[in-house]
Amino acid sequence: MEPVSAAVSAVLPAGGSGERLGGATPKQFCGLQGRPLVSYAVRAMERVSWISDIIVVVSPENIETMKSIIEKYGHKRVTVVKGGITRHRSIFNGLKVFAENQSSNRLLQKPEVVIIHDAVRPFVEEDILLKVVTAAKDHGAAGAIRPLVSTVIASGEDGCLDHSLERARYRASEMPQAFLFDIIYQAYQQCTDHDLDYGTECLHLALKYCKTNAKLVEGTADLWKVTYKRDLYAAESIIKDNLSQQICIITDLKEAVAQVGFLLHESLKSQVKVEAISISLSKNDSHLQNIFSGECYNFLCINDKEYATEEIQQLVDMLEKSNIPLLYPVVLILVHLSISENISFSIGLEELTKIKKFAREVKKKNILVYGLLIQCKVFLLP
Ligand SMILES: Nc1ccn([C@@H]2O[C@H](COP(=O)(O)OP(=O)(O)OP(=O)(O)O)[C@@H](O)[C@H]2O)c(=O)n1
Ligand SMILES: O=C(CO)[C@H](O)[C@H](O)COP(=O)(O)O
Repeated sequence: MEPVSAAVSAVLPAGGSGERLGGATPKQFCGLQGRPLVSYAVRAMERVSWISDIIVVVSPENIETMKSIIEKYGHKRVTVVKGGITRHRSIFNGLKVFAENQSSNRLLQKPEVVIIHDAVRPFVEEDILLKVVTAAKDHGAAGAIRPLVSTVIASGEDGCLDHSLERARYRASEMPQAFLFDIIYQAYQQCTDHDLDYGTECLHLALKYCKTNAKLVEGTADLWKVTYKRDLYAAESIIKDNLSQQICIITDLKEAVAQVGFLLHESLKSQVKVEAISISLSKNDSHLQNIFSGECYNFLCINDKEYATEEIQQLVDMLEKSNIPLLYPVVLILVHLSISENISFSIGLEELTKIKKFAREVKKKNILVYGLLIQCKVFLLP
């Protein structure tokens, strides 16, 4: 992926009440696998190293809730801003923190390009963000689009069909969108109250007020917006599916063991998202902490140590300290390699019994421990 050559920040409108979804909690604060929806969208932005500031715009009564979410999930580079009564007004408030001194927020460094992304679209990937940002740099504005699912029709005053649009010629406008900051900010400054109260499309504002024809970028199917209750269920199953498709292979620093981890990584990487790390579990490794907070729930821990329970205990301790919600079972597979010449397994029966007992204990915490003993000969690669 080509690096981004502009200063980029993001505004995430999250100030709505979620009327169409219903319920007392606005949808952006509904929990999916124990984590609020907005936190997934923030995390998606935060993972992208070239995005500087992330502005989350929330209604005044939810400012404290948002701040506690930031604290709980350790979000970085996030500023919380007070929203308005419509989405456009909220976005405008978000943009103002880069351009106007405000009493409640300090002025942030104005970016060249600003991304606007609904906080209720949790599955945005770096690839599409890069595409819209690059296109915005070239064209002034850009937005993700998707093919229409249904045909758009217009009804007349009598409630009968007036006309219908040729579906293949139209697209659904989704998010993320990106703009040269000056273009979208100037557009918002010129908006009428009618635009701010009834408008739904930022790309349209750039066209109407700055004569900027946005570049339209084909997006992926998972950019859709959580709008109705069924969307929450769909988002939750996508999250579960993603979790089951991720695995972290942990080996100790011994060359022979690390090499098994490397080979396993090579053979699994075409099927699942896999990360292999070689670390000493007795040290509080920051890389491993990041993997935990990225919510990886499957671990394969390979070692050849005689006291394997200690290793797995250390891993469980680190996992618990990381405070990730353990609502979804964490799977820890302990692979003990017996690579000595000795035919009998180097791990003793006593140790095995300990592992079984330990597995029974942690099962109550939703952590499933499995053990695998492998007697093998490892040939080091040259
Ligand atoms: N005054 C508002 C209204 C909406 N939004 C945000 O804009 C995004 C997209 O809007 P939408 O899906 O319409 O959210 P709601 O307005 O909450 O939903 P509804 O229209 O069903 O009430 C959401 O992240 C929402 O929180 C906002 O920041 N400020
Ligand atoms: O569709 C859009 C494209 O600009 C916006 O992303 C936005 O989600 C519309 O929100 P709403 O449904 O509240 O009007």
